Amino acid sequence: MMSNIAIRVSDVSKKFKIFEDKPATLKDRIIYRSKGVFQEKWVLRDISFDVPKGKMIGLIGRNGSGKSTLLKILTRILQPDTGKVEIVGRVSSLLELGAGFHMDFTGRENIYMNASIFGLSRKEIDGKIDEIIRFAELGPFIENPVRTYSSGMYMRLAFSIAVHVDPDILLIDEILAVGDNAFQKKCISRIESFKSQGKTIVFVSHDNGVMERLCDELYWIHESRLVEHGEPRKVVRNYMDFLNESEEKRLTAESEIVAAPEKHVETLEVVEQGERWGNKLAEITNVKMVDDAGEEKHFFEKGKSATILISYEAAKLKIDKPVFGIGVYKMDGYCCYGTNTHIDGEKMNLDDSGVIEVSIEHLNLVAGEYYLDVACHHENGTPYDYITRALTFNVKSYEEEIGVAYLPHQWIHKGGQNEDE
Ligand SMILES: Nc1ncnc2c1ncn2[C@@H]1O[C@H](COP(=O)(O)OP(=O)(O)OP(=O)(O)O)[C@@H](O)[C@H]1O
Repeated sequence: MMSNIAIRVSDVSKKFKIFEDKPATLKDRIIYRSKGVFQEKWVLRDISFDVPKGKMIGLIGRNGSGKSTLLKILTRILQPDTGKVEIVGRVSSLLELGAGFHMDFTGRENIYMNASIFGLSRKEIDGKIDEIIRFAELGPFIENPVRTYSSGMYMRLAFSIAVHVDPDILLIDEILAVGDNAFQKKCISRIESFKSQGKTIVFVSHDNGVMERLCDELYWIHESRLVEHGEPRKVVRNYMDFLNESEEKRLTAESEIVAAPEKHVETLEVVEQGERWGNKLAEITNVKMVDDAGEEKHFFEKGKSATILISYEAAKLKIDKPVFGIGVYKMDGYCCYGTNTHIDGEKMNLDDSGVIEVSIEHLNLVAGEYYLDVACHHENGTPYDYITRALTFNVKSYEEEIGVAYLPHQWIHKGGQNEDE
């Protein structure tokens, strides 16, 4: 292996045996006893790559794509079925939460045990233990058995040990899923300082923003194979586009409008049917969202245009003062925006059937999943037809803003002004 390479993965494949359900009856047990009923599932196929010394690479991919299995192969917890892994340097890893801890030992005892596995002598650990405890922010709890720790405390101790054993190579799996924000920031800044010391890092995280910012190169694993690698921004974009496309297909399949209440019954009684209610004098027959090309979509880019199309049928002679409304909600039910034709000063005259268009020039919502309520009702509020969660849509954005709405803005720095002038 060339001297500038820290990790070489050559044609690695790994399969697991998936055992079918245990027999439920004695008869099943006798029949299945000697058969060992299982299927083989390939979790990694033909994976090859080199990690140069001093580089940080990231593994991205959907749940179950094989990232953790690859990290376990790098740490030698698992052996590949084919191919090989070569590593130059001392490896420290942070994989499953607390793997390697002894539950009945105190935090302090676990530090000695764990750090010695990484090859540190007792004297070396004596010299580092105060700093390990300080970094883990465990205070007096360090004298308690780790089985009493919260997952955050556990994680802090594991991370602190992993970064204090002076490894050449650090393998980290999804540390950002546990622990509070402050500790996550501390972990990230520690990883950054590791990087600047020329250490080699392999990192797995579902936080694409962090991956993009920290890693020199990203590897995207999909269904056990390496499908793309390269410059982080490019790989993250392609991965996100892929996820959005898959989600678009899922949402399209789910977007059948809820069954309409029975049509034009001669009554003004409001009938409630699950997520839909109204007196049926006007009926919403279809709801969809289209992009600026008129194509039906469930994914929209932040700030781009979107149009909501509400098709209706109405017993127009019986309809009085109709109002159409929309409400956009976050998936947790938080209302982001709602309006109707009455609020907007639009007077509606319905036909027997027609389509109402709500044209939104800039869909200024931050990235996330939203649902849409649509309604047709009398100006006094009596519902003709109200459908909650008529459809679900996503807003995608390559930026990492938080909150609900995008407020168009710019930053201006007016520095260098002398108060004496
Ligand atoms: N010991 C095992 N026995 C059988 N199947 C396993 C075993 N370990 C993992 N798997 C399966 O292998 C596949 C890959 O799992 P892996 O944990 O590597 O994925 P991942 O990309 O890390 O997912 P996540 O992002 O959810 O952590 C999954 O389908 C998982 O169920």
